[in-house]
Amino acid sequence: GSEWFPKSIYDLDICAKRVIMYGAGLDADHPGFKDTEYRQRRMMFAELALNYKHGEPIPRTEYTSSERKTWGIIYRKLRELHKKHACKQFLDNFELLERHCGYSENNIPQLEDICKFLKAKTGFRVRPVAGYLSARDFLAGLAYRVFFCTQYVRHHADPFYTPEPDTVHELMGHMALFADPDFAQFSQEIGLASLGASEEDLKKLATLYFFSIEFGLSSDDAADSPVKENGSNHERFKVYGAGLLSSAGELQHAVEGSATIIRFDPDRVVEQECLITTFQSAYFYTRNFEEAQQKLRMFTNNM
Ligand SMILES: Cc1ccccc1-c1ccccc1CNc1cnc(-c2ccc(C[C@H](N)C(=O)O)cc2)cn1
Ligand SMILES: [Fe+3]
Repeated sequence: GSEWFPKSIYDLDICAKRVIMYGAGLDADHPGFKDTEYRQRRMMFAELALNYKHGEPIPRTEYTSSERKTWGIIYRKLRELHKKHACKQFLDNFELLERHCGYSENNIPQLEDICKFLKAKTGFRVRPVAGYLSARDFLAGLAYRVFFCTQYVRHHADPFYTPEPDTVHELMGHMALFADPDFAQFSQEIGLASLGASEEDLKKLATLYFFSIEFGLSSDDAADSPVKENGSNHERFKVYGAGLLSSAGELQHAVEGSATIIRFDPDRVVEQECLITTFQSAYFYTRNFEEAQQKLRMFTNNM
């Protein structure tokens, strides 16, 4: 249709202001709902994000001892699981983040430092966002190799799964792979295909994004161990999806349980419903990023 889309990277300032769910999870059943201190903290982060303009350094934030405690608990648990289940590109780049961007269990890294690191590696940038954007605005960022990142920390009530993205999800789940050239290319091509797309095509692209960048698995780099009959999935697949890599609960469900795992074929993926506040009912695996890239191009050429 005649949908507007950003014509330059500066236009992303417009997208970033169109937040559709401030406290996506801050409705009545959210643990942070009654915690006024937490709600004030969220408002402070929202303010920072809404005032940010492209080209400025990202304001550094001093996290509270409670936020750092939550981070440390999650960091220790996730790093254990990453070593067993994360794909090789993730592990290699995560080590670089620990070395160059201050990643450790005692420190919540700053978006500005990560932004400099990613720009040098793949030209990707991050910028703060106050909460959910529409799929259209969010994917438009990827077209310019820009990733919108939340800066607030999840409520300490449930560290191992939160229904809304938070900075633990962005930092522990997403950042490392944006340093990988093949993953960066795949991500940008989803974004480029979304510019000016019809609502119908946009929904398909958002679902492809969801079951790859958020919840994707890969098989090529899983040790070629013997495939056990209806054994758990963990020998056959590695994880690259950020929504799994940031949630100890869902990561174990996907690869240590008996979750349903289907081949990443775009025509099948776009039929799958995206579950926003619970574990997914199925996950998709690609052999590697090149294969996902090829299948995506075939799909978008015929959209
Ligand atoms: C439904 C929706 C609303 C607003 C913008 C886009 C969408 C939309 C449209 C089509 C497909 C998928 C979506 C939603 N996309 C997403 C993307 N990511 C998440 C999401 C990712 C990570 C986490 C945190 C994780 N569970 C953890 O505990 O670390 C929590 C939520 C949830 N939804
Ligand atoms: Fe995410």
